[in-house]
Amino acid sequence: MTAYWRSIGYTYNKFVATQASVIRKSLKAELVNNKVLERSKTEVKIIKFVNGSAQEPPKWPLVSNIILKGNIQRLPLKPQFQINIYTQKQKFSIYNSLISKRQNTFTSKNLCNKSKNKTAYQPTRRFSISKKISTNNKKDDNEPNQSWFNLFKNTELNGKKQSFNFDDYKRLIKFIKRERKLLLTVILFTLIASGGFAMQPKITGLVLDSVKDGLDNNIAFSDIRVMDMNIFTFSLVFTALILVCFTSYWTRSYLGQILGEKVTLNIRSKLMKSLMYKDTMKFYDVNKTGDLLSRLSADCQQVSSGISQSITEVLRSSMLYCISLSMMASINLVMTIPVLMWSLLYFFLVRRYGVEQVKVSKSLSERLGSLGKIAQEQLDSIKNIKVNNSERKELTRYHGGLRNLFEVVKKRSLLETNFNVITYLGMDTLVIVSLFWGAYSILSGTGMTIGSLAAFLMYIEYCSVTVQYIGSAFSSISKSVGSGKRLFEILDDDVNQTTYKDLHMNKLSKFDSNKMANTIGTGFPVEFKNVNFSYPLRPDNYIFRNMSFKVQEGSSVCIVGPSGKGKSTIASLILKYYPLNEGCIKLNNQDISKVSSSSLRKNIAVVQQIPSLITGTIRDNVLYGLAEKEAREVTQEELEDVCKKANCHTFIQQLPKGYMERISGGSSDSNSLSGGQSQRLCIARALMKRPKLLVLDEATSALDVKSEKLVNDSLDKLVKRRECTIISIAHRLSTIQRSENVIVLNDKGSVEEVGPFWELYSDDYSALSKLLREDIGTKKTDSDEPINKSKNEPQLAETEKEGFEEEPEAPFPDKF
Ligand SMILES: Nc1ncnc2c1ncn2[C@@H]1O[C@H](COP(=O)(O)OP(=O)(O)OP(=O)(O)O)[C@@H](O)[C@H]1O
Repeated sequence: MTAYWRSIGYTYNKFVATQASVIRKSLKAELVNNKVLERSKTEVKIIKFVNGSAQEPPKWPLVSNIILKGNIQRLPLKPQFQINIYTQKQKFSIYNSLISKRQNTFTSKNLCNKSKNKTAYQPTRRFSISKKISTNNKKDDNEPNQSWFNLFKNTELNGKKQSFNFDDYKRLIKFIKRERKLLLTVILFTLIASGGFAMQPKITGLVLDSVKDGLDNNIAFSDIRVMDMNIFTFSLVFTALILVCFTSYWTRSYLGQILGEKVTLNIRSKLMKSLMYKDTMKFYDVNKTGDLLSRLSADCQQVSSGISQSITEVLRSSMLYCISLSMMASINLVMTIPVLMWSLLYFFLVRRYGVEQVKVSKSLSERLGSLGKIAQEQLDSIKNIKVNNSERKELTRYHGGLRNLFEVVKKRSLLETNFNVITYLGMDTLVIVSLFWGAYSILSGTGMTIGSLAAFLMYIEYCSVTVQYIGSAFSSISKSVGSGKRLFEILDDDVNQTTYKDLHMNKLSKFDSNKMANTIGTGFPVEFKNVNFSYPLRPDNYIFRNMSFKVQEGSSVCIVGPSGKGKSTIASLILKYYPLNEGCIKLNNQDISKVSSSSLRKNIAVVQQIPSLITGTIRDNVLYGLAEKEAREVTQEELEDVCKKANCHTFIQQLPKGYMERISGGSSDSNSLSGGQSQRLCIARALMKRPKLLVLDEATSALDVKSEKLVNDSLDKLVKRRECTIISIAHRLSTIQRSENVIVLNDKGSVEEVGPFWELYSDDYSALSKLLREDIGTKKTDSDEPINKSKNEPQLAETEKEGFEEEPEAPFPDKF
């Protein structure tokens, strides 16, 4: 290929798998280096952008999203650009050469000199690639405000290169936008307070000079005049000034804190919205709960204080500093020069310190996040730890995290101590120099008075304090930029937020639950068509290859297969938790990738193997799948009917407050119900939703035989009326045999066999029989229920006749 290097190389390690998947998905089979990409499981990859050559006109589709180290760059590649992903072998040499030439790579001279194909892309100025790309790209509000150059500037090489970026800070400032009025009020009072305080040394100096004058000229105290005012009148004016200052200071401090808290709330709410609306599970696979909690708490707090308190602090201190400096200059210009020089040197130090602070702060947040993740994992599985006597092991692990954290804390303490000591040393030196210089000036009669020297020294103190405040405000800002980067990682991962965003932008249509005109009212037909899928975390590990099957509307089908071969993944894909690599899934004859997730999920109910409940009453839990308005309209009778179907009415009645009994959220470990009870509540919740498709992922695994039979009978009735399609994922023979059809998955990630249960079961050579013998380990003779050919129909009838005392057979509610 005769193409040229056009752009950058950079490393990334965290999101490499995701990126590779996104790129491969976008370029599909047409990517020239697809094989290379398939093979490479590298930690470090180089991406280069080249312009397509005349001999090889590019024919690739646009690459819409490339995730770069947590930042999303929407990069509609122009046709002349192509992505190459280099192999492990090639990458280090390329990488090294890129790093050494990095600065040069971006100069227009370099780019133009290297370009032989003048008709192709012609950069005319520095960083023109980024310009070109951004002008071709309609700017999105959610898009990070980063040019390619900024991105390059901030490239992290194993976390070593990171700098304070004003773009990031500008982005942080946007968080305060909603509180503009409050901010302006705080600024106003800050200015009043600072102005008043700045006048105090000057006034003190004047009073001292007047007193000295009175002493020298033998004037009575009551006759002393300051600023053409009697000393008593002057003291009243001075007191009034101090009162105004303190009132303003109080107002500014109080409102400043309220502002900080409001900003924290706003940020948290924005983050939570972003977390709630993430459309796919990809983000949650990468980012674990403990870490996200740390971002929601510590990082939000840091960002808030960085942007709200620091703004007012910087403003107050800068104003006080400027007034102090000009007052000092008016007293003695020459003596002010060292103060000014020291301040300049100090600001240079602050800047350097800020860069270090960003690094340390981000690393601190990350380590705190990891520690939170470990703690969360450990507390979540406390029973598991105890049963395995692993307390010591887990403590060691936690201590490892603590040690990691301590390393960074030590670094930060050293940095802060050095900085503080340098500050004090510098300012105290200035005070001593000024004191002696001033004393010399007074005695040599150069116009300096005791009062003005006192005022000068007080102003040095002011300068010292304000410069320090500015330093610590800058440090807080730097920390907040570090924490902000972690927040942006959450906000920027919104590429898949189809639920509200794409729907509003009319990119996706609404799922039509009545599409099949002649079979309205039945369950949905489901079709998997040549589905290829690998999880974003493991893009090279294909779970499905050319997986195809159909499920008739209103039928029940059971998916069986060896463990870990993708049965639960089918449920995740139907719910659009992950995008497909290739192929399509049709539900009710609509490609689910083209419809919004929320409208799709409204019609589907899923019962997972591990039940998950919410904090609230039993009633809240059963109605959780309904919209608020629908939930309010459900009568107690309807609620009880559904609970009877799910065989949970009896145990609910036995609870002290029945349906109004409060339970905690989470799994059965934490919600004060048994596993079976929690599972039955989840089944009731699913039935309450009146789904057109019900997915049961080992949904009855925690139930005893009797309860399972009752629940299955209820589900069978649904199928009999064809009002709901049921896809069960099961290992138990009793569940498998109740399904009309069985889909057997094989080891290769596709369908091995499909057919009516009895047909497959009675054939000793069928994959199902083999699986039951070998994998599931259930023999035909030792199943939990005897099986006979006419099982489905007659047995159901028998169960109906039998009835169960505790759960009398109630007529099915109309809605089913
Ligand atoms: N979020 C994920 N990221 C990466 N790989 C995953 C993820 N979830 C599951 N897998 C992998 O996908 C494969 C299929 O998992 P799945 O849970 O669908 O299997 P299964 O057939 O339901 O297993 P079982 O019968 O044991 O419940 C497994 O190899 C698993 O390790």
